Amino acid sequence: MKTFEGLFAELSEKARTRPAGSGTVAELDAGVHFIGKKLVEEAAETWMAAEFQSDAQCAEEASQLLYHLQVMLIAKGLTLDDVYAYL
Ligand SMILES: N=c1c2ncn([C@@H]3O[C@H](COP(=O)(O)OP(=O)(O)OP(=O)(O)O)[C@@H](O)[C@H]3O)c2ncn1[C@@H]1O[C@H](COP(=O)(O)O)[C@@H](O)[C@H]1O
Repeated sequence: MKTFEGLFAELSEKARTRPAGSGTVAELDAGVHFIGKKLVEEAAETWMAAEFQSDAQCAEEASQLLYHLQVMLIAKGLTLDDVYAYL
């Protein structure tokens, strides 16, 4: 099963090697404003799923929220340690 740290390493590698067909590369190229909108969209979908949908749907939306958060961090050149420093 994929982990938070494992996904971040995978996405960082995609950003570095820029493989064709990568949605992550496309999202990084679209920029911070675009990524921010995806982040807010998935946050709202996670909230709505928590209130009105199943636990599984909530977990799925949460996974997408974490994905877009990681893409945002990579777009900004931040590492997980930069974030963990504030936990
Ligand atoms: N975990 C994810 C992931 N979660 C969400 N997403 C993206 O976020 C979108 C959210 O899906 P939704 O259908 O909810 O959103 P939507 O707004 O209806 O869809 P769109 O119209 O925006 O495409 C998906 O279409 C994906 O583009 C993800 N894209 C990639 N990953 C993982 O990231 C890794 C690298 O992916 P690539 O860069 O594409 O190779 C792989 O391990 C993938 O599994």
